[in-house]
Amino acid sequence: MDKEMLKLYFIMGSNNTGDRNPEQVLQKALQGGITCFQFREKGQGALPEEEKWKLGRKLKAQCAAFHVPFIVNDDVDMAIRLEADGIHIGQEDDPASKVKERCPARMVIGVSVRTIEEAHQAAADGADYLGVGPMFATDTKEDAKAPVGLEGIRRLRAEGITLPIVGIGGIDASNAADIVEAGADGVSLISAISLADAPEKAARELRSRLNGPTEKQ
Ligand SMILES: Cc1ncsc1CCOP(=O)(O)O
Ligand SMILES: C=C1C=NC(C(F)(F)F)=NC1=N
Ligand SMILES: [Mg+2]
Repeated sequence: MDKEMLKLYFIMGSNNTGDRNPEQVLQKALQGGITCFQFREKGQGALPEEEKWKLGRKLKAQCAAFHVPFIVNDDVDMAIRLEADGIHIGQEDDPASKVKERCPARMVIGVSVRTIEEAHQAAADGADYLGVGPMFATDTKEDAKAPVGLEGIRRLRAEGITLPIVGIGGIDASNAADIVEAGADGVSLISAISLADAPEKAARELRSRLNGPTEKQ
């Protein structure tokens, strides 16, 4: 897996956009330079199955037009049947080893982790990348646990975790660079783009913060 794809990893479901059309928000985010997208239709106000599939197909086609990987959250069947580029699973889902057996080899498998033990287990199970968080306070995920902060990433690297990592939770332009500085390969976020007045501009700003002062803009 090319860890460059994790640089600016946008996550969204239809219930993360306020009253805006999720397809329009994704289009702007793609134009603004997101490097990966995860369809996460979950929680309060999530679409019923039929609408979820319809929206998933549309969002996948939008990502394909930009050659941006399309990842599905939780739903392994949907990921396989939509021919997604990957699946993202959490601690309450089947282990990555079991999911890997069901998925075509070309699909990446991401795992949410919060502790060192979870990170080592996910690596042993064959995860391709880790979503570490929540980094900071967030009200986007209803059952988010206490934030682990930048220290959460530093500790994983100190423990010898070498898998690609994205930080997630409460990330925006003000703290995105700190996440990479702490040892992550990129940032993953929902509301900093999905609720932005101008999602394209928000994505572009985040990209410029993540390119670091040394790289040319
Ligand atoms: C899905 C998820 N997992 C940990 S925090 C979170 C929500 C991130 O949303 P936001 O970027 O709006 O804080
Ligand atoms: C709960 C989650 C934690 N991390 C990630 C990702 F950023 F993709 F790694 N996605 C999720 N849905
Ligand atoms: Mg899950």
